[in-house]
Amino acid sequence: MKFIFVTLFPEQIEAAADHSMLKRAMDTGILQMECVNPRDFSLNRHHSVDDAPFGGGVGMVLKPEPVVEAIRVARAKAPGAPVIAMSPGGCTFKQLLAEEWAKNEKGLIFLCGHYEGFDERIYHWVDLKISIGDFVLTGGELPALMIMDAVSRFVPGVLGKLASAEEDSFSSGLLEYPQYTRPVVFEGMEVPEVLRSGNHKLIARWRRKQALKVTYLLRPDMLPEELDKQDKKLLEEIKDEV
Ligand SMILES: c1cc(-c2cnc[nH]2)ccn1
Repeated sequence: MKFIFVTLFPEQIEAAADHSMLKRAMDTGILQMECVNPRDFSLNRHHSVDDAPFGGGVGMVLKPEPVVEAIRVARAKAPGAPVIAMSPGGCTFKQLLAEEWAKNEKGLIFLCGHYEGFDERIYHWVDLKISIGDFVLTGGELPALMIMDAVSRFVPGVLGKLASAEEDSFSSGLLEYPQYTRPVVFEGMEVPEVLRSGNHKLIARWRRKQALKVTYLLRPDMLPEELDKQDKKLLEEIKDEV
């Protein structure tokens, strides 16, 4: 899967992708990543890409010419890939989008802004605005990298054989059940007996109940509208226990 970043700070993007599973996936060719820098398409000898806002106000605005030219170059590198602008005013990114976008064989183009944002006319070349939350950052690179990370986990071969993004909490629609590993006792805290019982049916029931419990307590909005018979029973038990 190909990711193209339109960014004024390619070094930030390259450094972030130079670690762990993303690096291995890049080295094996499962993932490809490329940066296009609008500064390379600036129209003046100062290589400026921003200018003062019409109508006055603080800060600078990204000029349309160098950004749109960079988008055109990015589109040529990934024909048919959607152009996704990172913006606090965009649609909120969710796990379902990560799973969906991982199927996109044409790749993804991330538009990363800075300063006070983009000249509005740039959005004529943008397919979607995406936010990772209700806050403003110094730029769009970190959100784009987070989205690349979340999407990459669904690309076959990235996670390796022992893990599956489909098993993730948000993919199951609930928050994650608690995880434990050795030692059995740590600082007086013992791993739940059921997890050492070898009874896979009981373990699965315990994990589902824990996922329902943590979701019920922390993110009740994520609970399914319709619960099956087992989940209804588990939720009743949880309500009696809390
Ligand atoms: C996506 C982008 C941004 C952002 C882009 N530039 C400043 N903040 C914030 C949240 N989600």
